[in-house]
Parts: sequence; C-alpha cells; structure tokens
Amino acid sequence: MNKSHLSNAINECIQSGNKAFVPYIMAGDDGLQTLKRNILFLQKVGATAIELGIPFSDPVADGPVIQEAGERALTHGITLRIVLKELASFKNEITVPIVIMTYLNPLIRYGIKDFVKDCTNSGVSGLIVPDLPIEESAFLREELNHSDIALIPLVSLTSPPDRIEKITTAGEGFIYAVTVNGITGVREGFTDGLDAHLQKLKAISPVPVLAGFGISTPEQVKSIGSLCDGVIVGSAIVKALHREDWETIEALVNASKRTSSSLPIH
Ligand SMILES: O=P(O)(O)OC[C@@H](O)[C@@H](O)c1c[nH]c2ccccc12
Repeated sequence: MNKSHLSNAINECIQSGNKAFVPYIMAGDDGLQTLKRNILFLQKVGATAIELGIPFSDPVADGPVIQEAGERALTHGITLRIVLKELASFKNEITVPIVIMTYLNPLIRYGIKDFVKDCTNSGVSGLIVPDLPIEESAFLREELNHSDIALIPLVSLTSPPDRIEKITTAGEGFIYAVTVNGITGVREGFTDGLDAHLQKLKAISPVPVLAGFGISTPEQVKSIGSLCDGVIVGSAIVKALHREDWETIEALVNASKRTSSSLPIH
C-alpha cells in the first residue's frame, strides 16, 4: 500500500519550494488537554507533519528537555492508549499528518495488531521507533503493510554506506537523518561532515531526507534545511509549548518557508 498521506504532505511542501517542518511534541505534556490545543496550533501555523512522542519511563535517546516533558506527561498518567483515544476524539479536525514516536516497549505491551488498528482509527500516518533496528523490524512491517502508516527509519552519522542503502531503500514517508552523535537537545554547532553526509543521503534515498537533533533556532532551520528536504525540531518546540511562547514557534516554522525576499526578482 502506498503510504500516501504523509508522503503527499511532504512532497507537496517540497514541490512548492518550501522545506518540510516537522515539530516534535510530547503527548500530554502539562496534561492531556494540551494535546488538541498543540496539534491544532502547529497545524494552523504551517507544520508539514507532527512527530508525537509517547512518554516512556526509559527514554534512552532523549535529552533533558524531552525527558522532563516525558516525566510531566507520565505524572499526568499519559499512556499510548490514552493518546490514541484522545487523537481519535478530534481526528476530524486534524489535517496535518501525525507521526507517532514511541520506543518499542510500549508498542509490544499494547500488542502490534491492536496498535496498528487503533492508529488507523485515530488517523495516524507514520511511526518512528528509535530502538528498533531495521534488521529486527520485519514483524512490524508486516502489520503496517496493510495500513497507511509509514515506518520512518533513522539514519545516524556513523551508519556505514551499505547500511544507509538498506535503510533508505526500505524508507517510507521520509528518512530521519540524525545530525549529531548522542541524545536529543539543543546544540551550538554541527560537525563539518554534516553537509557531505546529508548530500550523500539525498543522493541515495528514494524518499525525502529530513534532518533532526540539535536544531533550535530559525537560522539553523534555514541552514540545515538548505542541505536537505526539511527539518525536525524537538527540544526547542517542547520548551516553547511548555512556556506557551507561540511567537518562538511561529518564527521556527516560518524559517522553513520560502520567503518573498528569496524569490527571484524577475
Ligand atoms: O530535541 P531535538 O534535538 O530538536 O531533536 C528532535 C528530537 O527531540 C525528536 O525527534 C525525538 C525525541 N525523542 C527521540 C528519540 C529518538 C529520535 C528522535 C527523538
């Protein structure tokens, strides 16, 4: 099955000359009632898709900002089941593709078949499972094959070429190019090799390449975005949503858009 909802949204964005902007949010940070508010706000200001994190007790790849948001959500009793139910309750208002980001454990506990069924019911378009290597993903792919849910792979800076090829060939929706070695969170600078790495990825990958990890300013959205098809911004968005700092979020999203000043004069 063609994973069309997510692919269409990203391809339309790129074809119109913009870069994809995918904010990451922690589901139920500050309580379940923020989920609808945050999704509808990000949709309104022009997010291309939304990566929706599920709180988990042992989030090995998460940096401090995301970990704290996860802890707040857990305090509010947020679970995968609650998130999917809440999404279903306002799915008619959601037009932006939703990508669920969860570690493997909550997914296994849920039951893969039920999970895919409930995701479909809730209108979910994509899935990221950071602790599931491609070599072990067949059981999940099999279930997702019958759905419109794309399994988005992560490629690290240190993935060897043959592995990159394997990962990108199996990629659906987009490739998540991790821009740093380590955990999520804001960073000052990026490695010199990032430019060449993203170019190589773009040359190999049949689907769009989006970069994420450590992107926290409009300038970084522009500069990293110019090297690939778009960006994913987590910690900076999570922090701003927690503070209800809507302007910062709009500035980040706008940096991914082709602005009138960069249009050719003729
Ligand atoms: O927070 P950052 O540095 O902007 O990076 C995005 C990241 O938070 C988000 O995509 C994410 C949150 N948890 C993850 C675990 C693995 C991979 C990715 C993620």
